[in-house]
Amino acid sequence: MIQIEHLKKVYNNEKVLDIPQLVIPRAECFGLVGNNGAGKTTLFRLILDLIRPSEGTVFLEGDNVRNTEEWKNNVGAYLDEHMLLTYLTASEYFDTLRSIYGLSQRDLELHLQKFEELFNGEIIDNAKYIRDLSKGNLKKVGIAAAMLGNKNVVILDEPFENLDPSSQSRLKKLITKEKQQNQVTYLISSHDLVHVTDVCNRIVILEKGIIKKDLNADKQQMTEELDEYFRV
Ligand SMILES: Nc1ncnc2c1ncn2[C@@H]1O[C@H](COP(=O)(O)OP(=O)(O)OP(=O)(O)O)[C@@H](O)[C@H]1O
Repeated sequence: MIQIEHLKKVYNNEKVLDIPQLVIPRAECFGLVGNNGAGKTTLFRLILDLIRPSEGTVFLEGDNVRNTEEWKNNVGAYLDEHMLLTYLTASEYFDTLRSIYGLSQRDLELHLQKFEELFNGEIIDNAKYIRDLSKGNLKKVGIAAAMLGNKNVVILDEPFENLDPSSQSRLKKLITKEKQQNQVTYLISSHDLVHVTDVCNRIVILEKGIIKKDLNADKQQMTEELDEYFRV
């Protein structure tokens, strides 16, 4: 469970995030939507303790993320390419993570098998360094890396961005299957309202750092509420 209490982030006297309380239960697929600058990435960075809150606390399974380290073993994330070792090939990178996480070759093979369709033959055994991959393929490496190692929580910032339409569908299928098979909590931000309603059972709308709507209904109803909210 992720619990957020009185969380605020201020940059240059401007409040960019202000969330009095937010609870994300285990195994929820939590979608985060909002226009540019709404605070989605800031929220993810605060949850991951990559930046300091101006006020407030994030608890992961009861641990304050600022004061403990253990939770890091259970959380995978891909926010942007700065999280990758781009001077490695994808295969070298996955093998490096495998050894950091203490997984066997077989564990890694089984994990990468799940990504076979999504990778479309372009990632594994590709001699290119990660930094030279296309934007979409780079994203696929980041997503597969975030999901490696039996994580309880996986945080993905804009996972559908830069993916071709087939890859977007494959990724949705993969996330849907994973969440059914394992009790993983997914936090997914997206500008694509169709994709986010396809995979998430709850969707929060952020605007200027404030939660405007917290939708937890069937897909049809969430789609209608999102359409109405974002209609110009
Ligand atoms: N290091 C920083 N210094 C100053 N302002 C920042 C910094 N990081 C983020 N901000 C500001 O915080 C606000 C929220 O940014 P954030 O990146 O979280 O939004 P977002 O919802 O992820 O946007 P997008 O959809 O465009 O990716 C923006 O106004 C942004 O300019």
